[in-house]
Amino acid sequence: MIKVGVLGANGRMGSEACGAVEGADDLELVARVDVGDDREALRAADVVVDFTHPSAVADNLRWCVDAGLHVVVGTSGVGQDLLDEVRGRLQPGQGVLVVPNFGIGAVLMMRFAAQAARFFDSVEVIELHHPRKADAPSGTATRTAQVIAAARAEAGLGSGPDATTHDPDGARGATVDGIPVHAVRMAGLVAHQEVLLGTEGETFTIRHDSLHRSSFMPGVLLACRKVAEHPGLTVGLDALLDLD
Ligand SMILES: NC(=O)C1=CN([C@@H]2O[C@H](COP(=O)(O)OP(=O)(O)OC[C@H]3O[C@@H](n4cnc5c(N)ncnc54)[C@H](OP(=O)(O)O)[C@@H]3O)[C@@H](O)[C@H]2O)C=CC1
Ligand SMILES: O=C(O)C1=N[C@H](C(=O)O)C[C@H](O)C1
Repeated sequence: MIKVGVLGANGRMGSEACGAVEGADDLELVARVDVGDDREALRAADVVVDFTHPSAVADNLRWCVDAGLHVVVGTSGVGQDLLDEVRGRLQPGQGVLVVPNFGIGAVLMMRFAAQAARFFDSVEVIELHHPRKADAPSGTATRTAQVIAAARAEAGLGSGPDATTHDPDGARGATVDGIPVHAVRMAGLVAHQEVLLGTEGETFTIRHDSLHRSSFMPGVLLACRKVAEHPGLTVGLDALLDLD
């Protein structure tokens, strides 16, 4: 049995993850920790899953790494500086998985977007989420833009054509690594994203929809099962799905 602790256990994702772990024959839920609870309970775990808040994840991650625990980070907002710091703090054999999106379709969307990026002049990302989401752009949109930008740079492509010179209210959205990213917050939504690509005479749209948080659970369970087999720092589920 792999012993699992969940940080953010009372939240939307944390509670769903606790239920999924409890329903798995090979995993045991040994700690549910939320705001105000003592993290010491997590020391009983082999693997800690974090679904807290972008403002809390760095402190949690440092604590878990220093406690020698394997960590699966689902919380968004883990930037490159924190990734570099964590890599340097890891003990031999310790694994940390930082997963922007546990949905299999979302993982494939990011890969397909990276594959397609060099064939089109323009590419923009639109992420759409429930209105209780704290951060924008989403971790998934950020990661998508990063892999698209890397693929375009490798192909020698610059930014897409855009004649905009006057945009006082930021209607063209944010940019991540030079890729335009737009965030929608709307009642009724869960988690959705479109990658729009365009070139002369054609457009190509890749869309993923998480219609329920259960969509993330196979990926969460896979990460709990496999994190110990992936020592070091790993970003994304790709390596666990044999996509790399
Ligand atoms: N990787 C993926 O596939 C997915 C990632 N996410 C990400 O997961 C994160 C959580 O999302 P969601 O579940 O919707 O958010 P919620 O607000 O529903 O849940 C977060 C929970 O964590 C608690 N919390 C906040 N800070 C701490 C802390 N320091 N220690 C312990 N618990 C804490 C919150 O308590 P309180 O409410 O009192 O602040 C709350 O109970 C977000 O960053 C989101 O983007 C979401 C879906 C999928
Ligand atoms: O807050 C959410 O809901 C989600 N957060 C993650 C993100 O920021 O990308 C993953 C998914 O989009 C749902």
